[in-house]
Amino acid sequence: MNELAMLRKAMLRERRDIGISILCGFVAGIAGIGLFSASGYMISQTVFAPPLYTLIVLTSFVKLLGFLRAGSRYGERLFSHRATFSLLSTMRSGFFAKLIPLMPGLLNKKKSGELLARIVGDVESLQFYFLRVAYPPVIVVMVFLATMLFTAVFSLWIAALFVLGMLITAYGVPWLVLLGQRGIYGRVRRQRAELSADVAELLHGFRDLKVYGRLGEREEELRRASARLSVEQGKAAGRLLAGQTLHVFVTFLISWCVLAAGAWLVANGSLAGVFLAMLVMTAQTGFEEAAAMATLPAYKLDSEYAAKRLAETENEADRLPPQPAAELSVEAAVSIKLDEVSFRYRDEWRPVLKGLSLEIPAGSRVAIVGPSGSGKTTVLELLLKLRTASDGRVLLNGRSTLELREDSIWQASNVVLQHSHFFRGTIRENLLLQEGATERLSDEALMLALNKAQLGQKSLDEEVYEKGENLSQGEKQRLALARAMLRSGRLWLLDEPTSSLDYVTERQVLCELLQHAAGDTLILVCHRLTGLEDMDAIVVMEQGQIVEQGTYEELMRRQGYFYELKKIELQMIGEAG
Ligand SMILES: Nc1ncnc2c1ncn2[C@@H]1O[C@H](COP(=O)(O)OP(=O)(O)OP(=O)(O)O)[C@@H](O)[C@H]1O
Repeated sequence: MNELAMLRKAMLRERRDIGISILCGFVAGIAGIGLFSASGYMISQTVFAPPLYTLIVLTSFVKLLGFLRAGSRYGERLFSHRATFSLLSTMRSGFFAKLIPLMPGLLNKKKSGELLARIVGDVESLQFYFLRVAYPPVIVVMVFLATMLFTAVFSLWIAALFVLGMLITAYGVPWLVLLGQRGIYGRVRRQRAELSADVAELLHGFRDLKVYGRLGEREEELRRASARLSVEQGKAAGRLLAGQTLHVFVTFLISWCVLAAGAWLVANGSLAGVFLAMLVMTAQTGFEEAAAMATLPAYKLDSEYAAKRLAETENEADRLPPQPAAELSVEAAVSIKLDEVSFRYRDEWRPVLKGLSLEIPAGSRVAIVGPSGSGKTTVLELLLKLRTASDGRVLLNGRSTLELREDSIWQASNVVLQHSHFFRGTIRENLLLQEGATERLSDEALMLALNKAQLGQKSLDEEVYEKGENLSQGEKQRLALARAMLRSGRLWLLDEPTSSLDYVTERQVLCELLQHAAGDTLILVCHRLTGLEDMDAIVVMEQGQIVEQGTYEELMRRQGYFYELKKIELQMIGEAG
């Protein structure tokens, strides 16, 4: 199965540990069988009152086998688990590395909780591929061949019984388990993903659900999803148990057959009676070694299913084209040109941007305004190469973004998106998010940025909760602006960075920001029209198109769309006043 190729490749890398664990497993298996067989032989020998030294040798041999079995079993567990954990870590980091560049496309389609369940649950399931699928048959075959050769020395009939027993335990029992198992693991996995998605959604939307009185209903849904999962998990565990029970039954049946056949062979003189107990013990312990075969198909199905879903997750994401070599310079301000750009979201019929053309010279400050949903954020996403235009060209410093490495664009940009993320930690840690910032930025520099963002009252050691829960919306926006001001890019892309601030603070922050970004190219997406007199140009968008552009004075003089918007805003401020 192709999906398991990554796992097999990782297993090759762990071949040393895998080799040692197979060797230890074989020695432990043989030592176990030897231990019980020698005990059986010793008990039979005592009937004939052998010389004391024979008993001493036999007891010492049994003890030695006991030590050997314990030691090699320890070695087997140690090396096989070490290999498994290395495999798991290789798989997890390999999967993450593949997933991270595909994340924006993927999060559009998957609920984050479901994605988390896949990443944790499915990758974890793959650890069983080595421990319970790939590894046991090797040990079982090796131990079985050795045991069969050993018994063949005493009786071909008994060796034939061993072959029959092995065929039943290696094929018959697993096949029966598999019959009942089909579908159960898929359902367990699906229901676990559903439950995780519901839990994540409940946690994210806890407050809204509470306020809208829907919390109880959601909790009830969660309880039902959890109960459904428990039922399926119970069924899966029951099947595994049934398989193991069946295996034990077959083991006893074969041992009884060996006893019966051995007794008959002893009666007709083809086998010395002293070996009978030994052969029965060999059968008993030999088949115990094959117990892992009963659960193998279930784990195999599970691993294959997990690998398939992981591969699907990767395939479902938008594939990114290979990265070009050209880089956007961080040294100089950036010029921007949108040339007849159209954009449509995947699976949407309606274009969000329609033949948009816009030129922004290096070092100028431009505001993009317009009603909600007119495509302002989409323009910023195209400039950041987070999305690719369906038609037309997006040029930075005269080069198409398609020819530029995306990480060089991000490096050269100081970005504040509508919803910035804050990590649990301190204000300092959240400011020092960028690479190499800890070495480059002193506490004084951080405080200066906080002051410019009108957050001077905050201390750098102040705690920030997960997602900035203990910060107001306005504080979050100012912290995001301070974080952007600590970067050294020459292109500023700001998406409504001050929408939650009061007019006075907004004015102060924007004033500081424009001073800080003097000489850089700056694009400010905003709804409020105050303070736009300082901008070099204002672009007015509506329904994915530019309906007006010019300086503040030009647009006011023209008395067009912007003028009407401004009039409405002034009226509203007046009324509010
Ligand atoms: N991931 C998406 N998939 C499909 N459609 C989307 C997606 N994101 C945005 N849209 C649609 O694209 C259009 C433009 O969205 P965009 O966020 O660019 O508007 P905007 O002008 O920035 O709005 P606002 O001022 O409310 O932030 C909207 O109609 C929106 O519904």
